[in-house]
Amino acid sequence: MTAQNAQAAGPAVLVLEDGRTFRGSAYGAVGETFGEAVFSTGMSGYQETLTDPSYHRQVVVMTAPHVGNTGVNDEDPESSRIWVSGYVVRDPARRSSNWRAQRSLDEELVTYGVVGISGIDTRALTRHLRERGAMRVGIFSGAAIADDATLLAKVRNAPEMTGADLAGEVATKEPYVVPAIGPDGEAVPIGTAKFTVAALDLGIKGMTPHRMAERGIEVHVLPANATADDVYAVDPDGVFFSNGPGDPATADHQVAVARAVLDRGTPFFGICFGNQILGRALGFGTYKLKYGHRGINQPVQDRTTGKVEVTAHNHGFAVDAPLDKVSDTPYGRVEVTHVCLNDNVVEGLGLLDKPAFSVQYHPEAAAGPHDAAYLFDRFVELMTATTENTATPKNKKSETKSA
Ligand SMILES: NC(=O)CC[C@H](N)C(=O)O
Repeated sequence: MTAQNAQAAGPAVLVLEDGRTFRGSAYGAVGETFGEAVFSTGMSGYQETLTDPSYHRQVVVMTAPHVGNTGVNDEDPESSRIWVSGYVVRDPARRSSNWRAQRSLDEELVTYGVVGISGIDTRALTRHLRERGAMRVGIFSGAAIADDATLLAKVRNAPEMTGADLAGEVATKEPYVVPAIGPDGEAVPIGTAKFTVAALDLGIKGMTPHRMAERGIEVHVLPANATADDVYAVDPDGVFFSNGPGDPATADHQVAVARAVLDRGTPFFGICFGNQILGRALGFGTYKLKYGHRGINQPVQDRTTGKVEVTAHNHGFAVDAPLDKVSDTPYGRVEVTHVCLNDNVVEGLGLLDKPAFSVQYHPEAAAGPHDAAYLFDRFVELMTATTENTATPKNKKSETKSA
């Protein structure tokens, strides 16, 4: 993929694996790219979408017609780079207009070599994906444009999302620590925070450790291939599994780690991919949704309180658990705590006999909405209760250690 600027935009072609073709203008980098075509209904927050590692190997179609108005800054990214493999926008802003803007979105896509297309009927494309389901897609511009049959053959040769094991491709290779944040916004010295959490990075977004840090948690972020021994080496009060790209059916290693955590009764919290892994650890299956949930305006009901939240989603798979009854599992009773009100998809799991829960959506919500931030408080409550109920709470353990 070449990274020339597409300002003097030539033509571009988007080809779906079922043969439907859209012709528009090159946007971002010029060249060719492949991925799973998915649509996001977020009206804002495109920078956070582009840099969410869960979008690795996906070509994101924005249903909002006008994108790029606020440009790009160095404060909003959720990771160190853009992860989407392609970007589809109806009507990109010709210039950015915002006091925080440092660069234009078009330039940023060029910098990261992300091939895009603009000027196509994104509503027709979204309706097609809703009817037929998410599918493979290619975007071609510049020298990559060829006859339709050649392009279609290339798209049909690209890897599928079902069966894709991708967390290891996006996660940190080395562990790192995010210190807790004190009441005045200062970093709390490492080793002195009230709680320590081991967070398995499967494609973690920057806002997630931040949401924990601001609640007084020191977060030890570990690579996707971390073992249960690595997790317990940080002496955690709680274990967290992040969001991430790919098919949860491939995450056997992380399912085994989650089971080890459940066996020991350490408080567990999972988000998105983490929810799917908890589901699998409990014995439920996962399945591919027809076109998934992506956007920052999805209604979810917390069945434990009856409250409805407007939430941020980005998932193409879901947990297959019964909505209408408490399930008996090898780890005790489990209930579906959250459900999507659009389609009754499982959006959260809670164990009744162990300190573990998870949600399928994004309570760290960057970009917002922030309705679901209470789930980080629930994790803190779970760690507080577990620490108080244990004969050797963490502070006593360290006294023993230093004695
Ligand atoms: N954001 C996520 O963690 C997504 C999880 C999984 N890759 C899915 O598409 O369902």
